[in-house]
Amino acid sequence: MRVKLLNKISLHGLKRFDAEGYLYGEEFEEYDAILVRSAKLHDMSFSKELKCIARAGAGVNNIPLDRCSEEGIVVFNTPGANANAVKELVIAGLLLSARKLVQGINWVKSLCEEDDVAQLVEKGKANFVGPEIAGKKLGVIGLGAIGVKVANAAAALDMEVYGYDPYISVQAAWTLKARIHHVKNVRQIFEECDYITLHVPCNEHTKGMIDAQALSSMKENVRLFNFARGELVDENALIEALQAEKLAAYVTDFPSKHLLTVERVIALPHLGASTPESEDNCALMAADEIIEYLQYGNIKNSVNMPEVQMPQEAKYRICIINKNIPDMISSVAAKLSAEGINIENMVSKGRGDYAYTILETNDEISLELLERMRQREGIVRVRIIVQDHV
Ligand SMILES: NC(=O)c1ccc[n+]([C@@H]2O[C@H](COP(=O)([O-])OP(=O)(O)OC[C@H]3O[C@@H](n4cnc5c(N)ncnc54)[C@H](O)[C@@H]3O)[C@@H](O)[C@H]2O)c1
Ligand SMILES: O=C(O)[C@H](O)COP(=O)(O)O
Repeated sequence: MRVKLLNKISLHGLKRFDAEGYLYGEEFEEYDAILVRSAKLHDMSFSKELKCIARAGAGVNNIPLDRCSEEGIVVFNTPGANANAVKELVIAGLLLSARKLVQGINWVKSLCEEDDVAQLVEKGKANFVGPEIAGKKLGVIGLGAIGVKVANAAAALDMEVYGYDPYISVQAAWTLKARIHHVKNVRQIFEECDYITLHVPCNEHTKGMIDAQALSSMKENVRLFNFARGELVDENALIEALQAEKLAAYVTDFPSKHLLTVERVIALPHLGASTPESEDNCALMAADEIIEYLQYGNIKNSVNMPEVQMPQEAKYRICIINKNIPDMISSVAAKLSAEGINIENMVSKGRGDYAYTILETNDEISLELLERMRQREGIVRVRIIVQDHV
């Protein structure tokens, strides 16, 4: 199996690919899997053999999900694997922007030609007074892996935290500290919070969610944090709000040319997940997802296909991606039984427009039969996995 790497991936994860079964590298023309971080895949034409893409990270807006589903390519991400790294950077961002640390540091550096630095510092420090974050209201939009950690950490720093997430998972809700206020309408965050931080995925529903209207409904002197994706914020409206001094700061991990010259912008070079710990976590999880799918057909942490896992207990495993419509499984089963093939185990699940089925048998399956299955309308992909040791 060949795994094409599209970004620098931690060696910890790459070591999971045993040399007998796998090759990995950047150069392959033909490959079975892609391992990627933020490289954009929308314009890339894929190898015919491509079976899965693992995003070593959270955001999958760099991957053409619809095209992947249509072509039967399973896309994975690594939920929560970099959440702590982002949380720590957001906390740093809160302090950076509140206490005017960037301006203060730059000013002190500008004194390098002066002899009486200690005296100048005491005289000049009044220009860099900034508020404490304790007691201030923080609004967290999106309470997933990162949002929950940010909310809990800010509460531990004595901020009054408001969280908004209409789709919050049970797991996230359990993890959230009891003192976090649950907000039902995001407007409450816009209208009441002094600090607002975004932790939602970038998709057709969230793009531009911070627009002119949202910005105008915010309090004066709000500090806005965007460690999720640049496109969540309407840049023109943002720049207007900054120039009108409506916002005290915009701290972002996603700089753009236009933002760099705007005052009160603190821009970082997409450092959220750039810690050795999170790079290792993401690479390990992504490599394991690829191996589990290529070797056993099991799907864990996919963003476009259902979760389907079953221990292999028969020699042949047929893995089928099909449209989530009637008569798919029955027609496959009929084709197998017509050839006298007995199904030992089976699991099937649907998710949206697609479904995934694993069938196991100990009876030999001809290539011709597999080809006939592939021809059936609604069947997107059929793969057979043979385990001699079962
Ligand atoms: N700066 C970085 O390096 C970095 C690192 C990791 C993730 N990210 C970005 O942060 C995003 C969130 O990451 P995560 O790991 O917390 O993902 P996650 O999937 O665990 O959490 C996302 C949360 O957003 C919620 N949500 C979706 N639409 C919403 C809406 N309209 N309003 C409110 N909540 C909504 C979901 O219910 C979910 O709970 C990623 O999609 C990615 O774009 C950036
Ligand atoms: O969505 C993510 O996980 C982050 O944006 C991290 O991106 P990176 O892996 O390119 O640092």
